Amino acid sequence: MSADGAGNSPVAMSADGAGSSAVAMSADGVANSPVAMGGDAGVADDAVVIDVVGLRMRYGTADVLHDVTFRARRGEVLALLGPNGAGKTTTIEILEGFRTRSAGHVEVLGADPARAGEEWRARVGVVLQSWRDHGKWRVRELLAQVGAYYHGYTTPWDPDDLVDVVGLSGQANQKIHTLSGGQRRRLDVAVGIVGRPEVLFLDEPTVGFDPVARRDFHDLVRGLAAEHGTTILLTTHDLDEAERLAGRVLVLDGGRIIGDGTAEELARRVAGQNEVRWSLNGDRFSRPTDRPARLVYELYREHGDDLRDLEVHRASLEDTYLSLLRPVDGGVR
Ligand SMILES: Nc1ncnc2c1ncn2[C@@H]1O[C@H](COP(=O)(O)OP(=O)(O)OP(=O)(O)O)[C@@H](O)[C@H]1O
Repeated sequence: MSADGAGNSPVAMSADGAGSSAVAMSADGVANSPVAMGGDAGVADDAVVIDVVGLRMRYGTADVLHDVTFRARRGEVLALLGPNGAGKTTTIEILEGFRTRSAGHVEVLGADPARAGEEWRARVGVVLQSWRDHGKWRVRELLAQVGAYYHGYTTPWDPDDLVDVVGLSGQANQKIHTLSGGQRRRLDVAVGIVGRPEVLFLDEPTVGFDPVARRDFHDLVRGLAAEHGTTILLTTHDLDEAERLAGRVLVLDGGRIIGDGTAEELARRVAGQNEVRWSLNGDRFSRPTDRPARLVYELYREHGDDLRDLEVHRASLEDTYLSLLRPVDGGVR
């Protein structure tokens, strides 16, 4: 969407995400915020907030989404993974109501995003991949202005609390064009959550973040989900981030969902069993097992302190992801 959306409707936008920043983002402000999130009202604890069934998208003659089906409940954090061109942004834009689908059923907060009105939009937060406008505005000013559009719909964040939450209090009076890439990305996140959305869509939110900012952002996302019941759907190419943040992972490839579950469920299904590795009298051994604790116990009983370099290896999300995407029989999936 155009950045003008900031001025015209209670919808968030985003920045370029390049560069880095050394300013830490304080997540505490989210959990400690004196004002309740909009999400606390009205939506039952286990309610289905995102419901997608048989979603299809065609650009011209190219089908880019085929029968995409998934659900997200209140307070869930879902990571949408997949290679370049898999259809992640297309999916998220359809859920945001910015793109019209070709077919299928899509409901977000009980409404069809393609037809939903301003009241619905005020309950949905969006952080897109790039936004470069409003450079002459100051950070606090922009947040106050965008927040003002939510009055009458939700209770927006106080701009001073919000700059604190996203670690921009030192830049609150700085013009936006003078921010570093990472700081602009924090501002994107601030704009995305200023209306205390019940659902938050984040398209590659931490590109350009330094490690401290990334960790603080993860705390912020966890706080939003756990303390305020915000449902969060994020796309990322950072598998470590997905593993840390997401209760559930969806893997999209060529417009099809090829994996849906917790990182652990997918690892068990795709990458197989855990593996125990050890060395004994200078020789290395490894054995796959479903019950690593039992195997370790038996090895120790048998070999005692001769057992060396003992490791239990569980497939990482990266192992799982790469197995899922591996071409079948050397051909195309
Ligand atoms: N407006 C458009 N018109 C035509 N084709 C498009 C359009 N937008 C996206 N596509 C195509 O749809 C497919 C899915 O694109 P999409 O941007 O959803 O992928 P993605 O998974 O978000 O990729 P990335 O990880 O690179 O951001 C790609 O093949 C892309 O070229």
